[in-house]
Amino acid sequence: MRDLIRLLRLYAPYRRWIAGGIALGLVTVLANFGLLALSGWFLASAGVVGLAGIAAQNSFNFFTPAAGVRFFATVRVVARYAGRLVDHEATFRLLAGLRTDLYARLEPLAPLGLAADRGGDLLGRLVADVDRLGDFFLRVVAPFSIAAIGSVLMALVFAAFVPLGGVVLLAGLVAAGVALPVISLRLGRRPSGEAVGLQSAMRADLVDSVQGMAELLTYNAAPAMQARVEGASAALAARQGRLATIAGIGTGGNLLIANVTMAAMLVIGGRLVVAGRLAGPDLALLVLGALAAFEAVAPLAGAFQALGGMRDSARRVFEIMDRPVPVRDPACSPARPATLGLVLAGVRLRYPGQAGWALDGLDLAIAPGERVTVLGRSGAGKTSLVNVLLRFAAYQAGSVTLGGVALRDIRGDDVRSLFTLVSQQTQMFAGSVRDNLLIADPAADDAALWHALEIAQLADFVRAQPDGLETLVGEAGVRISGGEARRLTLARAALRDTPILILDEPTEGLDPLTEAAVRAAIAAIGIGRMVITITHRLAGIAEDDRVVVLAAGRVAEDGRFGALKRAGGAVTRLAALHDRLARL
Ligand SMILES: Nc1ncnc2c1ncn2[C@@H]1O[C@H](COP(=O)(O)OP(=O)(O)OP(=O)(O)O)[C@@H](O)[C@H]1O
Repeated sequence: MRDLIRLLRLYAPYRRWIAGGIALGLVTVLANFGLLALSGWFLASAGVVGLAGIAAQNSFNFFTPAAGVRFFATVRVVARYAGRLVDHEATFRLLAGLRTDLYARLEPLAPLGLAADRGGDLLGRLVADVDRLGDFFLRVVAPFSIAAIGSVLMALVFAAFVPLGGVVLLAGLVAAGVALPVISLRLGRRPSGEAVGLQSAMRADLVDSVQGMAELLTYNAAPAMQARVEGASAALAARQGRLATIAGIGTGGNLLIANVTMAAMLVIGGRLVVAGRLAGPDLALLVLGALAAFEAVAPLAGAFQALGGMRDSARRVFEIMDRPVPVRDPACSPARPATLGLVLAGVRLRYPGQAGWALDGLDLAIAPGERVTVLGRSGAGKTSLVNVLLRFAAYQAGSVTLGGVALRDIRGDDVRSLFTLVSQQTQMFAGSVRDNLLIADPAADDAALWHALEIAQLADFVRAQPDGLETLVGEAGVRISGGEARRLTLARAALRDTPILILDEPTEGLDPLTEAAVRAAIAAIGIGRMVITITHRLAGIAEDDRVVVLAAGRVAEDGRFGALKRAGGAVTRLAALHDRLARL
């Protein structure tokens, strides 16, 4: 319920549209009620007058009620049309606002705050759940408001004729509009909650299986995945079938209550007509008016049922919105320092929910323009160092300064504008070579793109393609080779003129020739920048290159490669292993 109240608050900026939509919906319902009640009265009166003889026929005013019927009929059509326009406008405005708001909350969570989420599930929250919440006004708020106000007004009209009639109508409307839907809601609560869960799991499985299709086919695991999706689909269909049965019973029950109320009105009004306390045509007004009144509560069964799914969707969307961001930004950044040396002193970083420190007292200073290779075994803290530098992770102790300014005092976006990161898993976007390059610099012209491709040693390859810069790389770069994709990410890096370049395993998994090309590209891109290269391997490290070895989250060795190789530590052991492997 708290989530739904919060959802209601999101509509505050659109309250005029909402009030307009509800008012028009109410006018539609009341016009329908007026149309049927007046038509009933008019037809019955005309019948009575017809039997009463020529004098009565001459004195009966046919024109006013006939004009009234036309009036109600016209108002009903116009109000329904205008109501739809206003309702949808309010819905689209909320949808646009909610989706951009959710995306804006998602962005600061990435990458660490979303590490445990499945891509398909996030997509479901961003698309299906937000869509469902967009219907909250159309399917819940408007029907409830219109039913509540309309029912009271119509019962008052009835009470003006026959007080008991007003009470019976209101009771019938409450039974059909509230009691019946509440019962069906209770019956539908479990299948509806299960359906939302199944739908989201199935979506996540489908996204996984499309993304990992090659892997599934290689391991012949596609049939198992297919069976899993089919199982979820069958379970979902079963829940939806149950919900449809409940909805059908609800609709039938609604019709039954409407007819019982009509019959009750006939009995109550009929007795008064017999007693001479009610005019005959008024009885037709009450009976047909009662039937029309139920139009106001007809959407409530659907509204109650939609409420269950909406509550689940609201919970899932707000869960993302409420997630604490891994790193809090200051309101604004100080001026960019003139020189950008990096100093880390006693940095300790522990990821949420983890017992151990990923960085445990890290001391490291890197001068502007310096080139450093960071070595370390798996889990030593190399990626954590990058996470701290790019302000993806908040460290708990120690200090990090960039050009003498505390990293914590600089907004994440401003910090990241000083860095270019080329990682092993750099994302290729489905699109052309040009699209993938323009991410780094949307204003770059063709000459700049070709220059970047030359630096990355990829220009010849792109030139040889029939479509040149428009060559499609496919989803995640599947239409080009791993080495080409790596050089394309380097070309992207070459376009981005930042003072610091971080390379995470830049040559991992490449053949020797491609590796040599990539190394040449890196050397060209790194000119004039601070370059931090993270690797497990010694290949390509020169004797006088600076090497930093991380172990258990702190610096274990720091010096020139040649000196460390002779020092008898981790680099010596790694170099010996490297030599042995090279000799094999
Ligand atoms: N997002 C995370 N959440 C929780 N713990 C994490 C997370 N990322 C890393 N860790 C933990 O922090 C420690 C350091 O990991 P880190 O990724 O920095 O190592 P690494 O040196 O980059 O390893 P590799 O060479 O395998 O990439 C490890 O114990 C790891 O399990």
